[in-house]
Amino acid sequence: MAAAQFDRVADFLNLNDELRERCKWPKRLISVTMPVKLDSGEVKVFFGHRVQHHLTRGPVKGGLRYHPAVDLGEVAALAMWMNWKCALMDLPYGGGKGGITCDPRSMSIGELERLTRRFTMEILPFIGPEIDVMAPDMGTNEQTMAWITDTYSTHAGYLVPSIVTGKPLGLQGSAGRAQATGHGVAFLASSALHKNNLPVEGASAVIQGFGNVGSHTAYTLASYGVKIRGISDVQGAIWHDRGLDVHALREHVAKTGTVVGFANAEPIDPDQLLCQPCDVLAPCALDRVITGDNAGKLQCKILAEGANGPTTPEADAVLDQRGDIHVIPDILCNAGGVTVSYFEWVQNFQHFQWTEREVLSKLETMLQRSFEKVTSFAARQGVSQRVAAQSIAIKTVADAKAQRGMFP
Ligand SMILES: NC(=O)C1=CN([C@@H]2O[C@H](COP(=O)(O)OP(=O)(O)OC[C@H]3O[C@@H](n4cnc5c(N)ncnc54)[C@H](OP(=O)(O)O)[C@@H]3O)[C@@H](O)[C@H]2O)C=CC1
Ligand SMILES: O=C(O)CCC(=O)C(=O)O
Repeated sequence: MAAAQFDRVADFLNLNDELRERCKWPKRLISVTMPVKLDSGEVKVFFGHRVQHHLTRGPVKGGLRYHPAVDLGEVAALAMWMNWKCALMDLPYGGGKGGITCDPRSMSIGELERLTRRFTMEILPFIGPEIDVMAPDMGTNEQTMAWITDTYSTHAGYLVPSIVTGKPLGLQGSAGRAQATGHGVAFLASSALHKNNLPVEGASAVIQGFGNVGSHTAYTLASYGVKIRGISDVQGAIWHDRGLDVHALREHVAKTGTVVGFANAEPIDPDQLLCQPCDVLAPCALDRVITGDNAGKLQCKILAEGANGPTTPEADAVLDQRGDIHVIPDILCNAGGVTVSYFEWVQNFQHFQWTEREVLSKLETMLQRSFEKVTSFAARQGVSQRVAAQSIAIKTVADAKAQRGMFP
């Protein structure tokens, strides 16, 4: 998907062959195997990857994912999207992504800690605050980042907080990072509602996923007066026509580990959930969930892509043809996370802590600026929001590569 999207935009931008090749291929692909002792005493070998798409505009930045379906191809695609996301937001970074093929839900905390520390040791020569800075993604969290910080710092001999972002506050994490991605998804959904002359208060939303991104999208939208009608997780989906009480749902999930069984809601088929009438549909879990099969059935006005790669190229063709849904493409919609990661990295170098208010207000200014850039490019050039966002990003990277020149 990422390569097909790149080719389409490279054609649109008329990129010459040399820049095409330089922009398309990742700079480094690092794959490691890690023997880890399980609680049972058995030693299991895990596979992990870190793909550094490029370092042209600064250090590699991007999350680390733990999921059973992780493979090198997926990580490489996510790294390419990360590099466009950083360029679109004008962050001084290249792009990268990491992943370990594992099922974090079935592993103990001790097993996850040993796996994370071993992965950090294996890739130690390739990371650093000015080289490659990881952050949480699907299946990882601030605890994972704390273990990476500790492993790296133990090796350095002093605390190096700028080695990762998305750390706990006590280890110089940033206020606002935990909610940043979902906050940004909700903020941009409200910008898109405004842009399309639709009211925010009283609007309705459906969200796929209730992890970091989905839950904070729900809380922030609810704080704007949006009714969250439907939410799903890996175990199922729930619905309430007049809107779910998302704060009561948070407590239910804390107790049971799933949205399923929430008292004030009806169960609904998770696939059907995506096609229910709503103003905002926010896929905030998996990739490739809006497909050629269901894109024609969507009944939303705004598609806010909280997840990376939720919409397939076949679905894009259907949505372009329909023209009645404002798509906020992933590299813009979920860029709140990496933007506050950038703020965290800057604070770590300054040895200074900003307040949550400062962080979220700077975040909203930067997101709104990129939103306006993308919507006006799309209107001016008569292209989709996705092509507009990717064109701005790929041109930024291509220009930087051209400016740096060619090493003889
Ligand atoms: N964390 C971040 O800052 C950023 C994340 N993203 C992207 O957002 C997406 C979600 O990441 P994040 O929230 O961090 O991940 P989490 O691991 O915190 O949450 C993932 C959520 O997806 C749910 N899920 C998994 N499979 C399904 C399914 N088949 N149907 C419905 N829900 C499902 C999980 O359910 P359950 O709880 O039951 O396991 C969980 O609620 C990913 O694409 C990620 O790359 C993008 C930018 C930044
Ligand atoms: O915060 C970061 O550095 C990266 C977040 C991420 O992985 C993403 O935006 O997909």
